Amino acid sequence: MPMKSDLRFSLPTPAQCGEMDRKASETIGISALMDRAGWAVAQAIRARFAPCRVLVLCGPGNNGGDGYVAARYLERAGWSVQVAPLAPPREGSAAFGAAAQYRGRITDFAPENARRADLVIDAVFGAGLDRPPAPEVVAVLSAARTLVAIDLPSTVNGTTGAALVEGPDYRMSVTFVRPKPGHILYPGREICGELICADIGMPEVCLEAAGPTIWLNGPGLWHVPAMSPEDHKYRRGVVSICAGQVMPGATRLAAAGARASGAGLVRISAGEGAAAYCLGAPGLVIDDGPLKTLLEDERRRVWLCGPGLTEPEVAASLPLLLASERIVLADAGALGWAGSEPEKLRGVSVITPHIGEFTRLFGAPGDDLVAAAREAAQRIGAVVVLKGAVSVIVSPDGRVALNDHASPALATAGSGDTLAGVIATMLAAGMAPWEAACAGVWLHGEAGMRAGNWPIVEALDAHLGDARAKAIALACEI
Ligand SMILES: NC(=O)C1=CN([C@@H]2O[C@H](COP(=O)(O)OP(=O)(O)OC[C@H]3O[C@@H](n4cnc5c(N)ncnc54)[C@H](OP(=O)(O)O)[C@@H]3O)[C@@H](O)[C@H]2O)[C@@H](O)CC1
Ligand SMILES: [K+]
Repeated sequence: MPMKSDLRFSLPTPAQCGEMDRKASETIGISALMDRAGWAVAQAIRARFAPCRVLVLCGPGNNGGDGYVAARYLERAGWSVQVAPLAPPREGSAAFGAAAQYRGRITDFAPENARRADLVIDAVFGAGLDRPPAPEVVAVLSAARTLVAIDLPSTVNGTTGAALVEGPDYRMSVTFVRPKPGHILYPGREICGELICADIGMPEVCLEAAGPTIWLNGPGLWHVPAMSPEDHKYRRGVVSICAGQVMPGATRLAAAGARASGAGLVRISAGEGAAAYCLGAPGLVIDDGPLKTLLEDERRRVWLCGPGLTEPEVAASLPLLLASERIVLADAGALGWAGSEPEKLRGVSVITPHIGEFTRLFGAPGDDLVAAAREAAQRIGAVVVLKGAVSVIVSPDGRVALNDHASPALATAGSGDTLAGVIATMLAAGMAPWEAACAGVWLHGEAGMRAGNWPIVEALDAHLGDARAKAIALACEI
């Protein structure tokens, strides 16, 4: 498990936020937190908008309570404010107290009022949203010209990022303590607009008590080995790649990604197809012997199987690798070979499917990518890297990292082969599978960001070494 010091990477789910709130009510008290939350919302708005007519839509729970506080602070700053309650807060609740302290104007929860306002603050539902909001609520939100959400848009599932109904996009969302998974995962990420996360002084013990299991991927959550004067190629790690005879490009891209991210040695097991790999890249070692013989070398622990392989080629290699208990990363052709029987992949350490490959293996993931990837990881006992605009990296023990450190530049053919090579290098460097996968995805994303506009996939390689150096430096700073 990530350690307590890693809480800064945590992405608590709304259910875990409920736990955090319960713990907070025993210590600092919800009213104090609510006051800071509403104040943070008012400050974020004042920093980004000129004074204007504001309508605050307040629901019956604590999200509504934050809304009353924000209304009070904006009014105190001289803004023209009205509050439209959907329903009154429960008597005796913190939100009830916040509503009582707001002495300004109240109006109807109606589309025409939203239309008249310059800025509408959505404090209807936040972490407590557990079912689609009623059409009347959506109609009022949709009438707004400019929308700011407190915590979460009232249409977005904070756990999955799914839109519970079709609704409007927001200019900004102000959340507290830590972002929630729904702020990071699509489509929630897009609906939220600019995301501000305010520190409201939540005691760390409360966040710890929430027991988060989802993390935002980044250096410090894992540590990539640095260069050392005692390094030699075997210590840095050997990556072995199964090569096919028909599609050498994918294998070569994976090999290049592995080398560029710091593998000590990359060997391609090409069998009878060795001639196709011998040209160029003189630093690569090409083996033409039978796989069985190559597996006698115990230093060759980490194997990449799948990029550029046909199904018969996977059938001739993957079972042998598994039988010899190697650390195997399965991608591309290896996933196709398993078809809709993912159990055939039992024994591999990491798989790296995109959504299409994932669907063929495990069925369509539906709205909850994290739950689907978790189930898949448990089913085959391997780390699952579900690749996408936000990649989901799941360990069979339930740990999840969401990676938004990426660039659309990576959406090009061959990018997945490079990624597989990078993750294999992290495995060969001795990292545990989930950490290696998280690191590989981050480094790949960083290289994509550095590679400029519309890079060809080969251009990523030039940036992987600097990406690794940056990851090492950032992890040291933390
Ligand atoms: N964690 C933190 O650090 C802090 C969190 N804070 C804030 O607390 C917020 C969470 O508050 P919360 O737990 O009271 O939930 P909230 O979102 O107000 O909704 C609950 C109410 O809505 C109702 N309801 C739900 N869905 C519905 C629907 N579709 N249609 C109709 N009704 C629906 C539900 O009704 P019920 O299900 O009980 O019938 C209940 O009455 C959080 O988002 C943040 O803003 C800060 O104040 C302090 C620090
Ligand atoms: K909200």
